[in-house]
This record gives sequence, structure tokens and C-alpha cells, in this order.
Amino acid sequence: MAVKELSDLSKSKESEDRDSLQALSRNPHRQQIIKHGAMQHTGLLEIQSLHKSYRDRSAFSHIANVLNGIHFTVGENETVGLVGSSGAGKSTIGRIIAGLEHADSGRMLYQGHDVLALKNKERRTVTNSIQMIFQDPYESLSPRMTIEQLIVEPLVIQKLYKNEPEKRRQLVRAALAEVSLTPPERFMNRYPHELSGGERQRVGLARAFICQPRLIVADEPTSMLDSSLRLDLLQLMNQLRERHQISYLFITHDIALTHSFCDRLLVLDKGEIVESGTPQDVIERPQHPYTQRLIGALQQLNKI
Ligand SMILES: Nc1ncnc2c1ncn2[C@@H]1O[C@H](COP(=O)(O)OP(=O)(O)OP(=O)(O)O)[C@@H](O)[C@H]1O
Repeated sequence: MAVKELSDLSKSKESEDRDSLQALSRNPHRQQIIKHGAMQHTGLLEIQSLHKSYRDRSAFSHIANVLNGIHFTVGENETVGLVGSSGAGKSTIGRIIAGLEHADSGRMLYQGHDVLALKNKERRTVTNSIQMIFQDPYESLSPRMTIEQLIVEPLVIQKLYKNEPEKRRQLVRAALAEVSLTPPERFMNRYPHELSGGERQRVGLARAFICQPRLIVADEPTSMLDSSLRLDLLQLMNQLRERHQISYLFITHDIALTHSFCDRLLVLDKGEIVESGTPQDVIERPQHPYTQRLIGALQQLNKI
């Protein structure tokens, strides 16, 4: 296909995308949020003064400060977007919340528990309902496991329904149905490479959902999907949120997506939250110089 045709195709896809994103933002829950500005959500997660540094493995063994005192909250049934440049520390925040990384200092209050002060076993019990989905479903799903084994794995790790294989299968089937991979039997015995990228991302969500999460940290879950699959996944995530009253911390490079998907937006620059507000406020009236540069660049590229 000629370069021009490809570029026309991608432009028309982008405008289709924008139309669909607008449709997504017409959902009644989002309307309520827009109407009331920053809608009040009762607290689920509160991050206070979070610091993290990494030791550089170079000859100078220098310590790089990645998070410099982060504060934010995520409410019940709230979707909070987190944007920022590459290397700003977005994934580090997500990994700390999901328990995959340790913070140097700070507090993480989750459902009233001071999580970082708990011993490992107690911490796992309290945070079982925090799940993470990742950017690259190829990397996050073991290629040697079937879809059934992948989805049941969190139950195996948590030793749930240990002697009830049929109950576990039933939960796997329910999780697959939840993410619209139906009939579940069509998918359970396949391996990740036998699924499309969009289907693999849904398997990641099903794995999160089998744990009955209250909070899902979604680290760029749509960035490897093409534009229509991206929308399908966001719509599915929205439906699941409405059905199960869950919250998302949605990490993304794509600020345009947050407009229709998030209730609140946080902007991270050099390990600090420099701005927060409704996506509409942040995008239309950016206050911090970094956000102004980010929005300005996207406007020049006609991306928002
Ligand atoms: N395990 C690690 N060891 C050393 N440095 C790390 C480690 N993990 C992350 N970093 C560094 O911390 C900084 C923040 O990384 P992080 O992955 O959180 O950024 P990000 O905002 O998610 O970036 P991107 O959008 O590109 O994914 C980067 O400079 C990265 O190189």
C-alpha cells in the first residue's frame, strides 16, 4: 500500500477513534462526573510522600531518585489517569502499589490499612484485591501455560479452592465470560501465541478479575493494540468497572485517551505530581509548564 494511502487510512482511523471515544465519554457515569467536576469518591487508596531511588549499576554507582514525594488518592469506583514522559516514574508507582517493588519511604493506605508498614504475609492478604495488567501481554503471559492455567494461577498462588478443581474451572470459565472470551471452552486449552493481541490482553484482565479486585493498576494496557482494539478494551474496562464497582489507576502516554476514560488525571514530571484535575480541566487549562508543553506538542501533532 502506498505511503499516502496508509497515512489517509491512519487519519480516518484516528477520527473514527475520536468519535468512538466521544461515545465512550457519553456514558452516564462519566456524564455525572463531568457535571459535578471532580466527583467525590470515598477513599480506597491514599499514597503519601512516596520516595524511591535506584542504584545505578555504572562504575559511579550513583543513586537516581525516581520518585520524590508522591501524594495522591484513588477513590472507590474511580478511574485515575497517570500521564508523564518516558522515565518519569509512572510504572514504578504502579509496581509499588501492586507490591512488585519496594518504596524507600512513604505511606500507602489501602482500605484503611497502612500497607507498607505490614509484614509480607499480612500485606499480601490486604492487597490481594490489587491487581496489575501490563502493556505487553506477550511478556506478561508465560508461553508454556494454557489460558486456563494462566487464569487459575492467582488462585493457586493464594491457595484458594485448593481441593476443588471443578470450582476453579468454573471460576476460570466465569472470568473468561466476564471479558467476553466466549464460549470459554474455545480458549481454555489454547496457548497465548494462539490468541490475537486483543484476546491476550483480555486474558490479562481475566487473570486480574478471578481475584475479585477492588483496584486494577493498568500499565499502558492499550499501547500495543491497534486503535479499534484499544477502544474495545477501554469499553470492556468501563463495563467491568460499572458492573463490579472497581477502580483503575490507568497509566498511559496517551493523554487523549484519559479525556474519555478517566475521572481524574495526574501529571507526573521528574518523580513529582505537578498537576491534577479532571482530564477536561488539565487538557483545556494546563497550569504547570510541563503540562503546557505536553499539551502544546500534542496539539501541534493534532492528537488532541
Ligand atoms: N529496576 C530498576 N533499576 C534501575 N533503574 C530503574 C529500574 N526500574 C526503573 N528504573 C529507572 O527509573 C526511572 C523510571 O522508570 P519507570 O519505568 O517508572 O518510568 P515510566 O514513567 O513508566 O517510563 P515509560 O513511560 O517509558 O514506561 C527510569 O529512569 C528507569 O530507567
